[in-house]
Amino acid sequence: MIRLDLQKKGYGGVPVLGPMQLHVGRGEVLGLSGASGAGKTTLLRILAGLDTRFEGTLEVRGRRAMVFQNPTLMPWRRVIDNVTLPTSATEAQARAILARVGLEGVEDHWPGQISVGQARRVGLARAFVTKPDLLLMDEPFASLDGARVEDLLELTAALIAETNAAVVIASHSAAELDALATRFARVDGRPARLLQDDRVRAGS
Ligand SMILES: Nc1ncnc2c1ncn2[C@@H]1O[C@H](COP(=O)(O)OP(=O)(O)OP(=O)(O)O)[C@@H](O)[C@H]1O
Repeated sequence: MIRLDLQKKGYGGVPVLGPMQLHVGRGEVLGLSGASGAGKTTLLRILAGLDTRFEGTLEVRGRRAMVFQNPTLMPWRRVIDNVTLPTSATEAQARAILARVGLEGVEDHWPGQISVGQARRVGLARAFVTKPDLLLMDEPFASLDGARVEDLLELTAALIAETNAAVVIASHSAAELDALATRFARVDGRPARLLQDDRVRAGS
């Protein structure tokens, strides 16, 4: 569960996010849309606890994990260590989640030896290995081609269903948000507000 009551967030005195409230409970997936530069990453970093320089209050129950726009793997560590080291997961847990995301056999590769799509899968493995209660995902499928996005969407939906976490996912793609989110909001304006979006999940 996460609850944010944000009054103000800016950089160097320039306001970026205005007053906004947000609550996400277990099993809910909030899909965040918004123009480039609207403030989605800024909001996710606040929710993840990576940026505490804002006016307002943040209440979090449970363990948080974040999937970044760029998986930022440590190039001097093998794939398996990129999962265990930042998360303190055991090697067995890391091997199990890497197999789950389709990376059996590449555990001992170096990040420079794997594809962009595989690096994205490592990013997912690193986030899901700790079975987070709260998951923040920032454009997790950016710079992948259509078929790879389809595969990863399916995998991500399955992983989310298994954890029953509270999830916030930002994406420019309405199709990605439709595939994953149970409710929608838009980051809009300057300073940005959070507008509830009444779209219902495709097929519901
Ligand atoms: N560290 C920073 N210092 C100064 N300004 C910043 C910083 N990070 C972001 N900004 C500014 O804050 C605004 C919101 O940026 P943010 O990255 O949150 O937007 P976004 O919605 O995630 O964009 P995109 O969809 O392109 O990733 C932008 O105007 C950006 O230039």
